[in-house]
Amino acid sequence: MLLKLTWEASYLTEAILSVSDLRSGYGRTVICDDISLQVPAGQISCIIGPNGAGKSTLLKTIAGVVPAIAGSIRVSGAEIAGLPAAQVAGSGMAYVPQEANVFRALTTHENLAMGGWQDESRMQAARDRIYEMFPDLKPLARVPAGNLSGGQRQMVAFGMALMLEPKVLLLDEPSAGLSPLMVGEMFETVRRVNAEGVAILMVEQNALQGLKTAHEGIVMASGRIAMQGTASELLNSADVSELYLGSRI
Ligand SMILES: Nc1ncnc2c1ncn2[C@@H]1O[C@H](COP(=O)(O)OP(=O)(O)OP(=O)(O)O)[C@@H](O)[C@H]1O
Repeated sequence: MLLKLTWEASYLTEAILSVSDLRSGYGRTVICDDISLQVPAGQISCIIGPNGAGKSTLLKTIAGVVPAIAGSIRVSGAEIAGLPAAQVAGSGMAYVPQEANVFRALTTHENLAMGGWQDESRMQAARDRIYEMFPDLKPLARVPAGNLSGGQRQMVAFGMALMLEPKVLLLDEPSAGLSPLMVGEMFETVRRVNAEGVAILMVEQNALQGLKTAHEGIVMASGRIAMQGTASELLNSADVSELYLGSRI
């Protein structure tokens, strides 16, 4: 009985994404180094840190867009470091970049179709599921993405990434460029996607809202992890509060 409980507990906290000793950069310039982090299944982790800390570079490296120089990236235990981005997409991980994350000339409906490469009937079933998850998208099905608001476009980008039913989603600054009202809705969308069982690793400039939405937090500075812990530990940290949350405790 004890064995079973222990097994169940370790299953519940299993890391869906596990990064160890990762180094990456551009050409000969190393930007991220010595990065080790884990995203447990079904949880939200939020990376915060100052401009230029290497947050987006780290996410791009995990997504396979920037090549890893050294280290390991595992999704559900399978090594993906060194695989091209297209193969990484088949590993159960999806990536929503900060910019150019939808085809502006295509409608919502067509964009969602671009997110999945299954056969027609599976693609339609996946698209119906996205409309169920984001009912606000349904009336926008025939509208070109270029004519949508920033928040609506972000929802289409999430939908595209979810078409292949990933276990983990990488989000680069999902609140960037949104109005304060839309920012709240976007974080609500992140929670909703997570409630469907999708683990999330997101980079956020909006450190307060990002950490409030997340279970775990990671602080990056100068290409390295400066601090990591539960989101509430970071929210209650005097250093984090002073440097990133815009207030002193
Ligand atoms: N394509 C690139 N080629 C060369 N250097 C780059 C490239 N993209 C980013 N960098 C450099 O890498 C460093 C980290 O940038 P990165 O965008 O990863 O930081 P960030 O923490 O996401 O910053 P921000 O919060 O401002 O978006 C910066 O010095 C940046 O100039």
